[in-house]
Amino acid sequence: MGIAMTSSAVSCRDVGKTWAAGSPRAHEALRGVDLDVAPGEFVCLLGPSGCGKSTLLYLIAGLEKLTSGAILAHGQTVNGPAPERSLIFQEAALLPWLSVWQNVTFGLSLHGVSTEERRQVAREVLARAGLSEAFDKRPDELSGGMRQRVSVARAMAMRPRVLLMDEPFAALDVQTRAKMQGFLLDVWHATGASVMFVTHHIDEAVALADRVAVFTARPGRIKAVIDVDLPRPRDVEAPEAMALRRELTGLLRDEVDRAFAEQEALTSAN
Ligand SMILES: Nc1ncnc2c1ncn2[C@@H]1O[C@H](COP(=O)(O)OP(=O)(O)OP(=O)(O)O)[C@@H](O)[C@H]1O
Repeated sequence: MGIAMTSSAVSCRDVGKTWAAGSPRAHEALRGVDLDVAPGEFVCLLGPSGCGKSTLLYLIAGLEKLTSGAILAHGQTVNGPAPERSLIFQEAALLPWLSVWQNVTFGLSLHGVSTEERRQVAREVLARAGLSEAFDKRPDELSGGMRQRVSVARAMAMRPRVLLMDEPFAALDVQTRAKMQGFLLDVWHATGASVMFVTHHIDEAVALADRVAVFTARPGRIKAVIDVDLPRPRDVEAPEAMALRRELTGLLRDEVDRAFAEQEALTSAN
């Protein structure tokens, strides 16, 4: 006893989640998930559709309650949302009547931060996002990629220690997605935040992650956690990266087949 241990940024211990637990509509999404994310680590979550990846992010964000187990963030039990844990969705979900800088600092305004200070924070994070020109624009004047950069900038304005990203680039075209990945890696290097990033794209996981957690079909459990021991910046076409892509594809294939079979069975039963 008495030996100080460095806390994980996020620690999931035997986490289970059943939606509508105790009702006839009970639906088990996650079972016995154990996963630790170190401070400053980038972890991608990969798994078949419906295996509970988004559910896990909501639980870590504190937006939903667990059914069993525990989640700790920097050693503290998660029991609600906190600015240090920011969730970024696939759709940028900006407020259309506010300007870009007001969107970026909306969370700070809820915490009573002065207008002048908010404008200063917005200037900094928008510069990092390459969006200084958009400071006074409205969201509908921006492209999809720019809007998504604004939503990452909005998350950064809260100075989170953990960024929870739910397929944030899925709606973007291939070129914009590659640019956004570069932007995210810059932000990650500059801030030292931990990132948990849900993706369906094996290439994206290989391009970004320190480790990839592969989930089973629902109820989601961790099937394997794979180290991505490749130098950065990464070449996803390099032989080592190709080998890793093959390994991840193999791990995922069985689970995707299982998820489809279950979906088929449900459809034919109804
Ligand atoms: N609010 C909710 N109420 C009830 N069931 C839900 C709710 N949200 C998700 N589910 C169910 O929980 C399971 C896991 O969903 P979740 O969205 O976490 O999966 P996912 O792995 O993120 O899927 P995808 O890759 O398709 O986005 C699914 O069967 C889904 O239908």
